[in-house]
Amino acid sequence: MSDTPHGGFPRFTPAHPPADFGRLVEALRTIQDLAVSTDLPEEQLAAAADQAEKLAAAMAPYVVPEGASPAGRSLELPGRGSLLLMPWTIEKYGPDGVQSTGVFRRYHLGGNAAAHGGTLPLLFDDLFGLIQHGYGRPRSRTAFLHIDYRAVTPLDQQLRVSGHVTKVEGRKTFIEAVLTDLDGKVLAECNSLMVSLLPGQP
Ligand SMILES: CCCCCCCCCCCCCCCC(=O)SCCNC(=O)CCNC(=O)[C@H](O)C(C)(C)COP(=O)(O)OP(=O)(O)OC[C@H]1O[C@@H](n2cnc3c(N)ncnc32)[C@H](O)[C@@H]1OP(=O)(O)O
Repeated sequence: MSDTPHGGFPRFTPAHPPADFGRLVEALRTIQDLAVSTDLPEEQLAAAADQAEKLAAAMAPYVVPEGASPAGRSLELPGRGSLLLMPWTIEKYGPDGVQSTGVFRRYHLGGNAAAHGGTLPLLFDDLFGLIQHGYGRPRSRTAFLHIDYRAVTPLDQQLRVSGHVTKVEGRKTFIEAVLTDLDGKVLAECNSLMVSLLPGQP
């Protein structure tokens, strides 16, 4: 299923699911927020667990292989419709770089109203995948990702991340990005090396 001579990466094509898919993903994101922010009374707990188990059982027969679910391929949806990804929206995409905006939600809480430090690498790593793709590089994997946490990243506040390729050397693509609030205050900076895959490399 390789689409280039560069590695054994699967071919992903954009998905355009019905609007109910976006509703489902957003409802599940809200449930994730609530699952980490509520303290349900015992009866509510049992009812919620019953409903969650019923929903899982209803969805389970429809599992498909990687690349066949709309999750991760729905470019019109926040986080491309993937629950794993940060629910952010792409503002700019191209060879000059990628920029997106969004919020860290209650689900992403680390401590004392700040985003968990582990959620920032997720944001940056996915952005870097898009950046190298937008630059026209072959399929590549992250070799390293270095983050400088400059200020606490707030929840529930619109933020912006932007980055671009700084250098290409053979198989190596060097990328930089910065996360700011909408006033331009720097929250984190990140630089990364992505290495393009050799034929058959996973
Ligand atoms: C339809 C809608 C779609 C939406 C549109 C989305 C598009 C989206 C596109 C998908 C984009 C995918 C994005 C995937 C993002 C990950 O997959 S992140 C996953 C986490 N990363 C990994 O799992 C990688 C694991 N590591 C590896 O697989 C291997 O180590 C690597 C990175 C492939 C490199 O291994 P290798 O091929 O043996 O290469 P190696 O000879 O060691 O190194 C090559 C060069 O890089 C240098 N290098 C390698 N590692 C390092 C390091 N850590 N530090 C410094 N230098 C290094 C070497 O020194 C060498 O330099 P030179 O001697 O050439 O100057």
